[in-house]
Amino acid sequence: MTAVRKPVTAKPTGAFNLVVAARFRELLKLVPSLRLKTSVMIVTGILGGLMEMVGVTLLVSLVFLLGQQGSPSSATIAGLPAFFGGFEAAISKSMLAAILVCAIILRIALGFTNSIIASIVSQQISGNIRYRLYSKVLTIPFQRFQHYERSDLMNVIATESHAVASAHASLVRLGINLGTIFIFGTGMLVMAWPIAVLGLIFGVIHNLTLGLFAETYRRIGVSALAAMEDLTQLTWTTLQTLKAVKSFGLEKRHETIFDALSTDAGKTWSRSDRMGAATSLLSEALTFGVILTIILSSQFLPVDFRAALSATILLYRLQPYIKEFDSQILALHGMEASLQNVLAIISEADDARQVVCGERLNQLPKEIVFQDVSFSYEGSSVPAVSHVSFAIRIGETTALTGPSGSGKTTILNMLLDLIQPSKGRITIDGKDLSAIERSSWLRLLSVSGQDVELMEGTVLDNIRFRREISEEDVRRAADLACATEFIEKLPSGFDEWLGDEAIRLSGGQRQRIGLARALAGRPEILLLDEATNALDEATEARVLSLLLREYQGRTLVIVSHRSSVASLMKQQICLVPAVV
Ligand SMILES: Nc1ncnc2c1ncn2[C@@H]1O[C@H](COP(=O)(O)OP(=O)(O)OP(=O)(O)O)[C@@H](O)[C@H]1O
Repeated sequence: MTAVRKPVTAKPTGAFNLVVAARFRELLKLVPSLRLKTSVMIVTGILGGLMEMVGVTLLVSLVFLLGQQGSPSSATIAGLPAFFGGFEAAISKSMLAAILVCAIILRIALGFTNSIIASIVSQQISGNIRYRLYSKVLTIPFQRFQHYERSDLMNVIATESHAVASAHASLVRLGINLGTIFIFGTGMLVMAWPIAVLGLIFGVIHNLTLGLFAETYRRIGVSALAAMEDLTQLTWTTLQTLKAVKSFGLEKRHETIFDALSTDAGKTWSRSDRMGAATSLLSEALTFGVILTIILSSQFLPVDFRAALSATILLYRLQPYIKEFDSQILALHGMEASLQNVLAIISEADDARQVVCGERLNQLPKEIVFQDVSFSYEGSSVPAVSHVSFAIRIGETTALTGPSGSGKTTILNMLLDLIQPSKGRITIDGKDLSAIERSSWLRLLSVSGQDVELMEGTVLDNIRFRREISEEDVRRAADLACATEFIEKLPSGFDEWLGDEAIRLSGGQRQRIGLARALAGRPEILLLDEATNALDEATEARVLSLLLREYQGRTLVIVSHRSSVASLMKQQICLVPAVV
């Protein structure tokens, strides 16, 4: 299997802040139904910021007021910061305290509402994206699926799908931060414009300085993802090939490779942590610098002391928002590789055969005809099947023979509609297979091959394979496949747990379970691709004789290299390898 998924390269993706706009558009396309919730989150977040500003300003005034010796408790407030200047004559101490408490409570309530909606939205997005990725794997053309590494797909579905939710959360936080920065900035401007100007300069320097880290963040994101993929892939292949690893005595080598990859991954993550700490330090240092500047220059600033104090506290409280604004942009840069992977899979085109309805097959056809059919796999210069013409008569037995690589499995895959001819036509009673409703065609067929894809579950689960098949039909199919004789010897019989690879079963036993699975649905057309080649001669002969009896008057297509098997079939079609 070749990985066609392009590794995300470290090419620049645009200016530091512009990445956000691009991501925002892509994300809204992915989660269009969440616009209302997204807007509510941004609005509640900004209102929370507004309440914080109100709280800070009123607190400063209250502290000043309480500090006024001998003033009556109901004294009106003279000299609230200019921002609240309009209320000067009307607000009493107790009213001020009440408004302050309300602002604090409202801020807490808004914060709580915001986190609840954020958590619901995050779950919805992750769930939605996971589902879409999983569905996409099921609906992309089989050939496209074969081009992906299965370990990569597992990684994207299980882990990287969260990147979309994280990116959405980052974008919402960016909206909230921007709104809050604007509100705080306006408040500071009204109260003490020189401090607001200093704050603005600080914000711009902060943004530009952190912008220098953006590319590094993106590269770290790419490396972290690559490291994770390498680790998953090695683990996956080790599990898949453990027998070979052990029989070649390669355990130590695999351990060493894993250790090296794991160390690399660890280094990437520590680099990311160090970058996070460095950017945070830089941000703190810049804030400290600007506050120090205000303190040192306060006596020269044309601002009322109380207003200056409120504005400075606001600036101090503003710093986390500015810091978060910039770090969310950096986080988006770090997430870009994961996002691109998710987007690449989601944007794969669906298999045309699954979206096109076609004409329903209401009765058993009489003939399947291959007319001058050729097929080339993507990226292959030699056709797998070249100008092949033959007919399979329904109700008869047919053997497909030919040397290895002559295209027998490819032909069965075309019959199963997993792939479609590159040239020529396959017709069913004269109608193009591509114009027939896929499900009504597949209902007639069943296939069993030499490698049986067993799933984690019991023998019964594996024969049923998530279909509505009665236990009676399962047992009948097992009898036909000569599988009952060994299944009943298993400690729990049909309820025996096989595990994902059924390693306790022999190759021949696995093939018989695969055969029983194909037979359980009582298909009209049974396709066997070297499905009995792991059985001993006597068992194979018994299986074939039972199948021939069962399929008398029905359609059996057998791919086999054994002439003894092929000769049992009424018709024989011999393929020759394609020449270029
Ligand atoms: N997924 C694929 N991508 C690219 N080439 C493929 C793919 N599957 C098969 N091929 C190529 O297509 C040709 C036909 O393969 P196919 O499996 O159909 O042959 P076969 O007659 O069934 O072989 P065998 O008897 O060894 O099972 C071979 O050259 C093979 O390398």
